Amino acid sequence: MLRRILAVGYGVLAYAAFLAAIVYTIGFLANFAVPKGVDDGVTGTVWLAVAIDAGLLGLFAVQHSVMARPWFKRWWTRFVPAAVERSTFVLLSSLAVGLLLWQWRPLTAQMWSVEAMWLRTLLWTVCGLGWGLLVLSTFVIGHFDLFGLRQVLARARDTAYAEPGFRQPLLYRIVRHPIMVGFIVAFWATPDMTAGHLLFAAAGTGYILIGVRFEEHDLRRSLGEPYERYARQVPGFIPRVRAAAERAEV
Ligand SMILES: C[S@@+](CC[C@H](N)C(=O)[O-])C[C@H]1O[C@@H](n2cnc3c(N)ncnc32)[C@H](O)[C@@H]1O
Repeated sequence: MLRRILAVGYGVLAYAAFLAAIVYTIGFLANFAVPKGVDDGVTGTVWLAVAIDAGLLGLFAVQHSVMARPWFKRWWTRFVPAAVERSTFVLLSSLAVGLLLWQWRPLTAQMWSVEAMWLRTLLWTVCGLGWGLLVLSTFVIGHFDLFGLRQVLARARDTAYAEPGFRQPLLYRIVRHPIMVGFIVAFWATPDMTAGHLLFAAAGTGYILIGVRFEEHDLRRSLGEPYERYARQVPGFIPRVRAAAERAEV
């Protein structure tokens, strides 16, 4: 009984860490309503800042990619109970993001700055839509599975946890990676782009483009032909306008 309560508490803690990390990241990139935005923090030489920021981004990328691989999951569930495996991944990913946000060094050279109010408003709106698409897509695909809560609740109820499995709900009939599209849009849509924000956006986009190749490699291995067919029919990131409209009607 105690183990079950601890598992649920741990799952909720990991989920809270994720919520804190994502909400802070939104404020961080917008330089809004957070104590330290992407353009704040200790200043020093440019190259030291680039090296530290690249190291922080790289640390997150390695942690997130390695821990998401099936072979790693098989190995470490020999030590970590399967019910809290996902929560542990979520917690460690959130801590890696937290470290990045905390230790991030600003690079304040201005890359672009939009003055026209209508364009500023448009860019902030697009940015908000990117974050919105990301959150919506997690619910479409299985928010509480993605962040480990259903796994710990199944453990608490002493029932077997069944993964939701591969699905093609609405957004996933338009592009294969709507969550990642949301991230990319939110990273780039800003009226004021500094060198530091640009580094974050470029590295984040590069990481996503590489990360989805690993994800799709695993999906191809586990699903085979159905995933091949899906990948032929549905584009990865950029919707085909007519095909998207037709599929949305299916
Ligand atoms: C963070 S989600 C990102 C999903 C997708 N790449 C996106 O950008 O929306 C990663 C997890 O989603 C799973 N996944 C990806 N496409 C899926 C689909 N169509 N149905 C169910 N799970 C999917 C992957 O196996 C992986 O465990």
